[in-house]
Amino acid sequence: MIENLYPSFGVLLVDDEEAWLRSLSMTLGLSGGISNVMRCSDSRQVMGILERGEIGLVLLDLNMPNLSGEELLSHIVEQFPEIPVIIISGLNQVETAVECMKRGGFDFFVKTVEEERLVQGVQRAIRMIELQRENREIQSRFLSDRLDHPEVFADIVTVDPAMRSIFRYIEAVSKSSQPVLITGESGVGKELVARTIHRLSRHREKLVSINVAGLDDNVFSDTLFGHTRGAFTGADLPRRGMIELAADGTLFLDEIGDLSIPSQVKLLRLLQEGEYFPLGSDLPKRMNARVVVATHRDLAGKQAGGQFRRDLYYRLCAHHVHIPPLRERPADIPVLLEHFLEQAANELGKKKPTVPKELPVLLANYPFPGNVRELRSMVYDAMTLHESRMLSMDSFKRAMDKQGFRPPERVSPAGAGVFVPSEPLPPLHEIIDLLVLEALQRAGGNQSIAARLIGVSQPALSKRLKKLGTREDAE
Ligand SMILES: Nc1ncnc2c1ncn2[C@@H]1O[C@H](COP(=O)(O)OP(=O)(O)OP(=O)(O)O)[C@@H](O)[C@H]1O
Repeated sequence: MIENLYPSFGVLLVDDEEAWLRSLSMTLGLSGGISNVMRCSDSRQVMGILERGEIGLVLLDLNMPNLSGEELLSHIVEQFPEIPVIIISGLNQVETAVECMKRGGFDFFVKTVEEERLVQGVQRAIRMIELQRENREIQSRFLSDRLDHPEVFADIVTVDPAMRSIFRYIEAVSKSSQPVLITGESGVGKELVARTIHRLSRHREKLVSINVAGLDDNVFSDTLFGHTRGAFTGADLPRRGMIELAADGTLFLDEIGDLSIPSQVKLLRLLQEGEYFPLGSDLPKRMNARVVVATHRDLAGKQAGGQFRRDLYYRLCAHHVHIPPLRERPADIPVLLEHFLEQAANELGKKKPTVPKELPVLLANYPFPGNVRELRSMVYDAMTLHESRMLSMDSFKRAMDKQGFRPPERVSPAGAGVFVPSEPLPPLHEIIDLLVLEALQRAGGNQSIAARLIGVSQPALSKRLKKLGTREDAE
């Protein structure tokens, strides 16, 4: 197994005392989970190491022969301003350390200080660097509109530009070790997105999902942290918690908006310290998994109302993916309809039916309170009952009826209000061209769906498009 190094960039420790370097790198690994550490005992070699581009953070002792820490700091600040430097000084050098801070040092610690504070300082610096790097990555992706791994998103069927932006954001934050919060109404595809984040991350080993809604605090702790034998009455055997089972993978906590306040406190501590205690144990264990959480609740509102801890909310939303409801991405409806029809036909061993041209229009008018899950189950219900060549709209109408939805009397793509009475009517060919282009846009460029939306055959639509192209060329 290849070791999953944390963080993704190197942390360089510089000191002439080999023994101290060894002890510090062990402490960073054991208490801070920081494993991507390099050591250098000759200050003259540091600039050469930084040239190689693997280092993101430097811990620098002030007191060294040859090139002193102070001199080295000036070189690093000048040539590698993006690399923060944490100064480690002796008790008698505090004034020099303060001077170093003025010259661009990121933080400073006295060498004899308790190790815990030093480890926390390094963790803080790592978190800041990660967020800065991710912000840069997000900016560059938004400008370029490119996906490095389009294949990972294949399960998420969409033609919506907002969803494409979400994909780019997901790619940008996928390598981070910070938590990701996924929000959106029920059935929009939050779990699907969580799986995608997992596949893209460097925590690829395992995805462990837990629905935390309705878990009381004891069950939550036992599920996540596990217990030792005899931890409580009935604990006859030790149990490994889900954090341990997730190992280097992803821990997905669904319905996080329904977590009890005492469990929220425990989750916050886990995220802050990266450590937890199995019930009945005094020995802390380290969490190596990446945490992804999801909810259909309005967490900001819950936080304002005091039902969700503010500190946990801010900790969780460092990376926030919000998936819009299906009614806000209408172009996805016909594409998803096609996708689920194909899927259902394959699973049920039936031929894919012909879709009545009114169906996409009926669906486009429906608000889909249950989002994609609702559309999927409508299609599967219809396909289960389906027998003839043409798909019946009855089961769709029944499902909408159950939700209290009344379709408009006349379902027509060209509704009232298209023409302004005071203005002359446009020529027929212009109306047809506009209709064809609108359908094509709503179908995300898919000609067969566009043809169905306006009730013509695909060859007829394609002929029209060719004509349109020739006319535009001639103009
Ligand atoms: N864009 C999509 N493409 C294909 N299938 C989708 C898409 N979005 C959602 N689905 C499907 O819809 C169903 C519901 O998705 P999912 O369980 O991810 O929703 P959710 O937001 O997690 O719901 P809940 O809040 O109720 O847990 C699943 O069968 C999923 O595969």
